[in-house]
Amino acid sequence: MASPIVDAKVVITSPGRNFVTLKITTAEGVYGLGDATLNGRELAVAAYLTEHVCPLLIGKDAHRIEDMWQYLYRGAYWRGGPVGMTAIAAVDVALWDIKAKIAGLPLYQLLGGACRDGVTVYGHANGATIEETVQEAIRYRDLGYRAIRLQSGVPGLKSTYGVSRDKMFYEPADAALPTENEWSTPRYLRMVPQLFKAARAELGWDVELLHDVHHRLTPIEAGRLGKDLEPYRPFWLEDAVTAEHQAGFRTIRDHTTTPLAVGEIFSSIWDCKTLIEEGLIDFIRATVVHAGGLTHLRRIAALADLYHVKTGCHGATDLSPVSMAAALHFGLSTSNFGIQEYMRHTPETDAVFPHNYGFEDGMLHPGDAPGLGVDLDEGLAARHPYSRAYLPVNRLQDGTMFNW
Ligand SMILES: O=C(O)[C@@H](O)[C@@H](O)[C@H](O)[C@H](O)CO
Ligand SMILES: [Mg+2]
Repeated sequence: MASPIVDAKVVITSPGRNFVTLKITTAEGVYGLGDATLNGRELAVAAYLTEHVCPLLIGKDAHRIEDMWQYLYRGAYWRGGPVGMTAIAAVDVALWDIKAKIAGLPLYQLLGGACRDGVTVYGHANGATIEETVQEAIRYRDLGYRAIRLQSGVPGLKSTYGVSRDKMFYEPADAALPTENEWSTPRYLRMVPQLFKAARAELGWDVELLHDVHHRLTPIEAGRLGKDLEPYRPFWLEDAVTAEHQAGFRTIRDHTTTPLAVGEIFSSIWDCKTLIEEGLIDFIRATVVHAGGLTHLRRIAALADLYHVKTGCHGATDLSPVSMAAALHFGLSTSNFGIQEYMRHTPETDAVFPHNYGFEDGMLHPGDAPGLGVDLDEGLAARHPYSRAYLPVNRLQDGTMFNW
């Protein structure tokens, strides 16, 4: 039954944006893929894998997924963190891909089978103004999305998070050196309630509306915004504050019933244990690629389930189609699934990562091919050389360094 690993390699490709992919191959020639992309710090994970992980995989049994996870997590000594946990995630997902391929089953069948017919997703409507954003939201509704994230420009600011030139494909890592954004919390706090009021007036109540604060408020400011948005019933307010101070969410909870989502930058269950156990959040956004893979993400979902917290996994374009496929198998088979983010990849990216999932009636489904249902065209990948790109940085209008 053993399937010894005979090869493990890192493929770095940049079809419009950088992706790092781990490919593990067994003695019988079965291979699995794992996404290892950490936006803006891609080569750190590539080196961690190439220099410190891949040599350990050769000869190991690909079926021993849990043992491999523990070996790489405990064996590192310097456990946790975004680079190490992204590397472990890539190994984990690749091994699940292999196991499902050998079993001849779509991965979700190995994770307990389907809990639902499809994975409900949310799309991203953005615009330079409230009016433009609302028109984009109408377009997304007409495309069939049942949930739409609203991100608008802020009057008086030359730039902000989530507003892109390209309406369909948002990629924030947009330059060889960090783009400088500017920020004003007072201007922002005045804009968001107007955005939601306008969106509800045009879209009504049959579509879920979400918003990403992107780590920029204090707890009391988040309480203020949550309260101001209550009349418009947001599906969630995401990353309202930076989440190192988990107890800070108690203040937000004291002031608003607006649902809270957090966790796309979390690396492990330890980053969200207090938030979940104290009921300080409603959705956990930890992802397959950055939180230790499917093996660890299932533990986070199981803990969350005990405390009425649902999943709401991150799904931006810097998570490759390999991650999206894994997230869909996870979302299909997880009882306390909430919603899945879905930022479409460009046709250039989709060509490098051919996959089975497709959008229909507001949902995605991973398909029923054995394994993840995604592949890597290495020939095409080689035609897109890596090019360093940074996420933006953000400063207050007086020049003070702030959170992007
Ligand atoms: O919720 C989201 O999709 C955002 O927070 C992301 O676009 C995030 O900015 C990027 O993934 C960072 O690489
Ligand atoms: Mg976000």
